[in-house]
This record gives sequence, structure tokens and C-alpha cells, in this order.
Amino acid sequence: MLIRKLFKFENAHIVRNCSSDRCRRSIHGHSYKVEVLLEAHALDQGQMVYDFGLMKGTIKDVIDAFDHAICFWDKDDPDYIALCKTFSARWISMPVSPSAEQFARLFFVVIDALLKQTTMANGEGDVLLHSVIAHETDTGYAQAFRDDAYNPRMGTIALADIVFSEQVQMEWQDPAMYAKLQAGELFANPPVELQVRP
Ligand SMILES: Nc1nc2c(c(=O)[nH]1)N=C([C@H](O)[C@H](O)COP(=O)(O)OP(=O)(O)OP(=O)(O)O)CN2
Repeated sequence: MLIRKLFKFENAHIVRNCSSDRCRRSIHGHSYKVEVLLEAHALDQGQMVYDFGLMKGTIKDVIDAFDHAICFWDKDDPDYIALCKTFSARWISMPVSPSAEQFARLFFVVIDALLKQTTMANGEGDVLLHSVIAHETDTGYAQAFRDDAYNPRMGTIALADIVFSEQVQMEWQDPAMYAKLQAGELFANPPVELQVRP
């Protein structure tokens, strides 16, 4: 079974080398919608694949990091990168260009790591990230599956190569969240007290 949670953020970028002229050499923004799809073949004690509320912790924080932020490819012109950092408190440096395709892949890699490092507390079974859909506009989206996220032919995305500005990190529920993720620390879901025994 699949479940889906929708997130939204507003973001500015340039996508270098693409065919659309407006896109490749002018800073522009999009109202992104990101769909996170989880898959499981058993249900938790609440008879859910994974409580939607649990997705409003670290997963939401990582996606919300991109809200009101500028993203740039770390291979872009150093002058442009320096200006982004100087004039925007909220920025994210990415190891890949910020196309819809790469947003979907990048979110897959980060959310996959978050889920793997989350200690389940309500009998969740085999919850796995199925795919991530990044809608750039109302009419265009990219969907990344596991094979895409870790496909080196599409560019390697390592956690350590995604850099969030200090302001972005400060606004997280836990400002040390990304450092903990990279260090392999576990994130504990809150314990659940059963009211009804099956
Ligand atoms: N495969 C992709 N194609 C394009 C991407 C992308 O990320 N992946 N990105 C862009 C631009 O960022 C552009 O702003 C969005 O393109 P487009 O859909 O053409 O935008 P419109 O606002 O013109 O959309 P309409 O709904 O068709 O009016 C370009 N391509």
C-alpha cells in the first residue's frame, strides 16, 4: 500500500545549461509542491502505513528548509554563489543543479536516510520510501524512484554535499538535525500508549 503526504515551498534558482533561456540565465522562482510517497505491506498499531503526523517532524523540516530560500548548484560561478550567500540569509548549496528532477532525487536521498535512522515506536512494519514527486509548476513535475536517486549517471548526491545556511538550520525544530543525520544518529518517534488492545 502507498500513502502520500504533500508539502509546499517557495524557492528561487537558476538551472544552468537547460534549453529554456529564461530558466538558464535568470533567477526565477517557483511554488513547489512535493509529494512524499511511502510504501508498506503491513500496518502499524493505528492501522496506518505511517502516521501522517510523524511526517511533520524531520521530513517536513528538510523540505521546509527550501522555503523562501535560494538554491544553487555548487559548480555554478563562484561570484554568483558568493552573491547568493551575501544577499540571502536562507540558501542551500546543492551538488546537482536545482531542476525538478534533481529536487526529487535530492529529497529522496535525504528522506530515505531520515527514515532509515528513525526508531519506529508504533509497530510500523516495513515502511519504505517509494518515490518523491517534485512539482515545479502546475503543469510539470519529476518523480524519483530509488533507482533514480542513487543513479550515478544522474549525478551523485551525498548528504555531506548538501549545505544548508545557518539561518535555515536555526529555524529547524532541532538545529542540529542535519548534523545528527550525517553522524548516523537515530531519531526517535514518540512512544504510543495503546487504548484498545486488539
Ligand atoms: N524537465 C524539466 N524541464 C524544465 C525544468 C525542469 O526542472 N525540468 N525547469 C524549467 C524552468 O524552471 C521553468 O521555469 C519551468 O518550465 P515550464 O514548464 O516551461 O514553465 P511555464 O511557467 O512556462 O509553464 P506552463 O505551465 O507551460 O505555462 C524548464 N524546463
